[in-house]
Formats: sequence, C-alpha cells, structure tokens
Amino acid sequence: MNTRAPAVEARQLIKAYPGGVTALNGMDITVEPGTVFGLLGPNGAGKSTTVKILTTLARPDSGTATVAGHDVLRHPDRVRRAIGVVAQNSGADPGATGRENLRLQGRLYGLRGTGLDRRVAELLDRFTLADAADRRVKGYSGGMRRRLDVALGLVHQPEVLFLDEPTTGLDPQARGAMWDEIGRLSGEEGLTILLTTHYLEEADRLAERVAIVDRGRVVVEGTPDSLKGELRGDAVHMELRSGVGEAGRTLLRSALDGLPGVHEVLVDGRRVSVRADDGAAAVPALLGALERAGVGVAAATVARPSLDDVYLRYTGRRYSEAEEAGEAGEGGRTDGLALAGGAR
Ligand SMILES: Nc1ncnc2c1ncn2[C@@H]1O[C@H](COP(=O)(O)OP(=O)(O)OP(=O)(O)O)[C@@H](O)[C@H]1O
Repeated sequence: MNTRAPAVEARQLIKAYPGGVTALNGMDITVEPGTVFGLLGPNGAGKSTTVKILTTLARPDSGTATVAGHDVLRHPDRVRRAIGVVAQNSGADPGATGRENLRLQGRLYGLRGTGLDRRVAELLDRFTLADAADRRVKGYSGGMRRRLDVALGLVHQPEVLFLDEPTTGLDPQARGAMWDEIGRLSGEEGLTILLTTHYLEEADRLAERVAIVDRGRVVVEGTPDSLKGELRGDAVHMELRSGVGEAGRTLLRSALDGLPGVHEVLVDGRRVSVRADDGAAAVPALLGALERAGVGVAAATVARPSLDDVYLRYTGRRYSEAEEAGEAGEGGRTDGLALAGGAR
C-alpha cells in the first residue's frame, strides 16, 4: 500500500472558455508517485485543458489541484520547479544544435560549469542524440526532435513529467522507441509521468492507470487490465447492409438480447455490437437472429475486449466516432503549453 501523498491530485476542476464551451466539467484525477498515468480521450475531451491547469498555464473556474504536493493556484512557482513539460509543439530552437538547446535549458534552471556539461552529456547519451548533438535541430527527424523535447523537459530532474500527446505525428518505429523510453523513465528512475493520448494502444501499453475522459470529466478509471476485465467475454461487432431506425433498433436489441450467452447489445446505425461469453460460438446464432429479423449482415468480427470496448461501454459512443466528432483539430489551442519552457 502506497502511503506517500499523490504526485498529482485534481478535484472537481471546472473550466469554461469564452463562448460557452465547458472544457472541464468536474475533472477528478489522482496519480500515485512513480507511476505512469494516462489521460485518454478523443480530441476535445479536455485533456490539454487539464494539463494546462496542472502545469500552471491556466486557472480553473473552480476546483483544486496539487502537483508534487504544491497547490497550483497558491504556489505556481513551486509547481513549475517540480515539473517537466513536453508540449505537443516542440519547444526546441530549430536553428540551434541539440547540445545548445539543452545547455540553454540547463542554464535557465541555474546549472553551470561541469554540472551542466555532465547533465547535457548524460541526456544526449540517454536519448541516443550524442552523434547528432552538434547538428542543428531543423535537420533532425521527427523522432529525434521528440526525444530532444523529452530531454529538455528532464534537464532539471523534475519529479513529475507531463507529456502531452508524446507520439502524435511519429512513424510506428519512432513511436515504439518513444514508448520504450517512457517505460524506462518511470521504471528505472521512479519519475511520475502524466501523459495524455488519444491512442488507445498507447494508453494500454504505457499507463499503469488510465482515466478515460469524455466531455470534460473522467468516466472511468483503473488499470488497463481491470478496465478490460470488467467486460465479460468477447466483443462481436457486426456491420449491417443498411442502417435501421429507432423501431428497428428496439426490435434488434430484443431479438439479440435473448440469445444464450449474449449481453449488452448496442445498435448504432449500421453497426451492432454485443458482448458474448464465447464470441465465435455466438456468431451463428447472432447471424441467424438478424436474418430472421430481416436484416442483412455485411461483416462480423470477434475480438477480445479492448479499451475501445471500454470506451463504448462507458460513453455509449465508439472511440473513432468521438474522434471524428472532436470539436477542433490539434493545432491552435496548445500555444499555452508550447510556452511551458519559458514559463518555468
Ligand atoms: N482557448 C480556447 N478557447 C475556446 N475553446 C477552447 C479553448 N481551448 C480548448 N477549447 C475547447 O475546450 C474543449 C476541450 O479542449 P482540450 O484542448 O482540453 O481537449 P483535448 O482533449 O486536449 O483535445 P486535443 O487532443 O484536441 O488537444 C474543446 O471543446 C475545445 O474546443
């Protein structure tokens, strides 16, 4: 049992933006020290706004938050010294070399002389940037830039590292390398990491605990395995040849719900999803029932529970649809975070 104070604690954060968008609607999170915590949600769910408040770049309308034991509203300076922030947009100067960027960041935190040299060399080595250390950042690949961003966030050895969408825009190989690195940072160095992501797979792979965020609040929280374990059996997804209306939906739900070993029927346009004790065994009965109801099926798939299913269960929407419905794209609203280096 961990008796240390949480590394991050947010209680009932509320924030509305001018124009009436309620970005946070009672956000609660608790992150234990030395763990990786994933805030998972589609675009516009409120992840960046939460991070901005926790990193002292925005104020909530109400609610409280502490980071590394310091109150974000009363002691923002203490919070800034205790945290590293890796924003969605790189904070590195593209015209300077990797080494120069790290040295500058170190100096901002008061490092000088051999202490600074040692820390910079350590980080270049650690993030496999030593060979590229004296090249300008504008010539770096996406993966190298991202590694430099993380190194910049770690120069002053923070207690808590915030990673906002750490692998967005990276190719699969660079993403895998970043995942390994994040795993090492928490495993070997005991760093607390709060990451935001809209990749289900990333949260599943990296985070010890995941909070699924939807419309400004946490809808469910737990370890990826416990969340998936709550779902009984397999997920069976069926694509209908044509969509059904409200009356058709009710009819289909009652036709399928009565089948043995079938639970939690969801009908959404052309898609029907159920949970089944044994997915493969249930498919023939499901297809038969749909045929009797006069509904043609174009495709059926059986899958072990995934975080996607968890999302569907707790929000009633499919993750991919929520992503498409996200009110805004990725650019434009993260400027505050990009300033994090300067604000510390
Ligand atoms: N500066 C702003 N002005 C007005 N509305 C905003 C502003 N920043 C965010 N919003 C709105 O607040 C809601 C939550 O946005 P937020 O950026 O926190 O979500 P997110 O989950 O981080 O999404 P993303 O992954 O796209 O960054 C969205 O509806 C967004 O459009």
